[in-house]
Amino acid sequence: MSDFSSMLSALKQSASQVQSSDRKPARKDAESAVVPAVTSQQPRRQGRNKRSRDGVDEDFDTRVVPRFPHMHSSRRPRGAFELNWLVIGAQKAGTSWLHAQLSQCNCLRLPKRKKELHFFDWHFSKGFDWYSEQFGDKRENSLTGEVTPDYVVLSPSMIREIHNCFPRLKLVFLARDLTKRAWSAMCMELSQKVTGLQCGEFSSDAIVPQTKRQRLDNLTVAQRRRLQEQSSPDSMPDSYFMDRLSSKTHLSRSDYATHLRNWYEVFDDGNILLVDFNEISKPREVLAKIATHIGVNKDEAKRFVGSLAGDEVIRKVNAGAGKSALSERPRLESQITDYLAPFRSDFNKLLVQKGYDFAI
Ligand SMILES: Nc1ncnc2c1ncn2[C@@H]1O[C@H](COP(=O)(O)OS(=O)(=O)O)[C@@H](OP(=O)(O)O)[C@H]1O
Repeated sequence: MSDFSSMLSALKQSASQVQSSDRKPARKDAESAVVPAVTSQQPRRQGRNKRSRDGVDEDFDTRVVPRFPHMHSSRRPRGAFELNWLVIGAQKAGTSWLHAQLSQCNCLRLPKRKKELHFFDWHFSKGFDWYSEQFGDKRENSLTGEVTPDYVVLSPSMIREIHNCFPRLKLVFLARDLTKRAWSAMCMELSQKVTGLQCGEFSSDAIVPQTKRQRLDNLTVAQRRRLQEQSSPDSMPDSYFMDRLSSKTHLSRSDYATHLRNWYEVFDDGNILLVDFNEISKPREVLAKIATHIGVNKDEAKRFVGSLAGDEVIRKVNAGAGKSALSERPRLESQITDYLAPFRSDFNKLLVQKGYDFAI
């Protein structure tokens, strides 16, 4: 076998392992305890619990349960470290765009090196000193925060822990149409799977084995092109996507309301801002709203949005490369939409209850 064929067969094997592990029976954990009842036609929760090197889980799913519960109280921030705001989701809802814009606000202090720190799900054992070091220098009165869209699915106990440490924390959640969000997420997952990375590995250098990175770096142009063809959503049948949609990874991230209720349990309503993804089309207005919510004073917020370059602020960030439009597959689109309907109606109920005038 050529290097390329052996690599492809290893990748296919790893993809099938990911899929089959999704079908394990539901686990009774903190997360599943808060799931609303659903009918047999509706999404069901499933669990899996795969661990890799250094105790870091290899997929998103198990990260919703804190791995070091006994360390929580001893890991509270010491000294002056204060976290002021977090963007907690949703995954594939314009969070990279929001990060890019907020990074240009002089009053805000964001991570020095990358967008998502994943402290409260992956790196909590490293402690608050580590977390604090990830941010840039503190300017006077700057407000510290970061954008990790997976935080919304944190377990209730971790959310309580965050509240204990930072009771005045301001939270932002971008809510995107569930069907478009899921399609975007499944296409991203497909391309990662075919390139040999497990879900989530792409975003953390720390947990991607060096050998795997080197192997990807060393691919020839032709090999790279063939891998890209393999990861095209067009090469996958509708059943592939419906199967993936029923995995815990995608169900969990589609169930906005259940997870947000966990945050509302401990944080005041006024600390949580839910934002309609469609508002990104009026970028300056939505950015001024978000900036003032997280504590930037009105004049500064005005200065900040006024300083953003016209072309840059409307440019899509992290757009799904090579992803075909779901509207070209109307049957699949309506299947996904029907499947996610209970989550949509539950979230729309939450929006009404919290006084919002938009729906998804
Ligand atoms: N300005 C603007 N207007 C409209 N849409 C935008 C914009 N910026 C980003 N996007 C879309 O947001 C999707 C990526 O979301 P995230 O950055 O949150 O993804 S991630 O969770 O960080 O991977 C991704 O969606 P898809 O293209 O459907 O995949 C981006 O295209």
